[in-house]
Amino acid sequence: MSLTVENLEVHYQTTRGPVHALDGVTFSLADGEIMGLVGESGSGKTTLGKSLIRMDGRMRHVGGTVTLDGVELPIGDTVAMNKFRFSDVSIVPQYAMSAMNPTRKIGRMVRELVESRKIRFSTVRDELNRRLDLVGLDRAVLDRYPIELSGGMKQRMVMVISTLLNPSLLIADEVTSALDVSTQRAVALALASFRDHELVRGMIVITHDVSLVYQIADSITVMYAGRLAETAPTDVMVSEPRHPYTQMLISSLPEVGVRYSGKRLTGIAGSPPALLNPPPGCRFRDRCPLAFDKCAEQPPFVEIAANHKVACWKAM
Ligand SMILES: Nc1ncnc2c1ncn2[C@@H]1O[C@H](COP(=O)(O)OP(=O)(O)OP(=O)(O)O)[C@@H](O)[C@H]1O
Repeated sequence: MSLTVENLEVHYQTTRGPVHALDGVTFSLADGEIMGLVGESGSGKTTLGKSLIRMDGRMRHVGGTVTLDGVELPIGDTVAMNKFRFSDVSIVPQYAMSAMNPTRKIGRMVRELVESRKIRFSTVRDELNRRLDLVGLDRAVLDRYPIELSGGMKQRMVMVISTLLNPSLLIADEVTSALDVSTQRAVALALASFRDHELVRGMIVITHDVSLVYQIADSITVMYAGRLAETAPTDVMVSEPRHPYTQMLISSLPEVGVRYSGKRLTGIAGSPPALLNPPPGCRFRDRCPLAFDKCAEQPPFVEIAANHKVACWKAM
């Protein structure tokens, strides 16, 4: 698998004008890589995930390309993308737990989905069973209605369904956020096991939760206000973050084993700029403790070490 996203620009059409949700996003994913995509609410993570599989009616592909396994995806054309969905690129959507049809038994729903792709259910039956075993679900779930499953069971079921046709790329959007901590861990490990068993060849895990991606991701990419702020291998990002926003994000994480009775966790003061008319220059500069004159110009996203890129004048 190889994924290359170059200069991707996606807007939302609104009555007040276009919202610049993705503004020149460039990254690549290597074969077998799990990339964690983090950033605060509204930074564009879900928009990026949706752009790679199914744009909603208000989204417009304004510029840039997405190339998966050497083929440029027709991301702006929902009908043409049909051919690629589930079989080449698949998603476990945000709120996946409520995405299942409540009036269908789960087995029937899977059968209908597979047959809608012109594939005979009998040909995937054994693989379905194997994957249920892999995520720790009893095969009897196929005979149950979604309402009869717990949140974590539903989430794992959606993961099995989304990957049944062996997509090269899987996008997992906030798959653990509605779950309790121990279920979160089980779901995160199930995700990683799909990659380890080569059922998918690359994964983008979208989350607010940096500690989750720290557990399972090979690399972390940080978004800020529609742009990429930094990308690096996970251990580098955690030990040597270079963008001031990433530094603040990492330092606000609780350390495992440390008691916080005497120490207060801090957030990052202020909020990102509106994306309706984003200001020129670095979008973090109003909140940045290191901001200086040069930040009125947009910093390029440049490689400062192997596989480590950052968009900050102070980091170059
Ligand atoms: N349907 C829409 N119409 C107009 N603007 C939208 C729409 N959906 C999202 N946006 C805007 O696009 C930007 C990116 O939103 P997006 O949902 O991708 O962010 P996110 O990082 O995934 O946030 P969250 O973590 O809260 O899901 C935000 O400024 C948001 O307000």
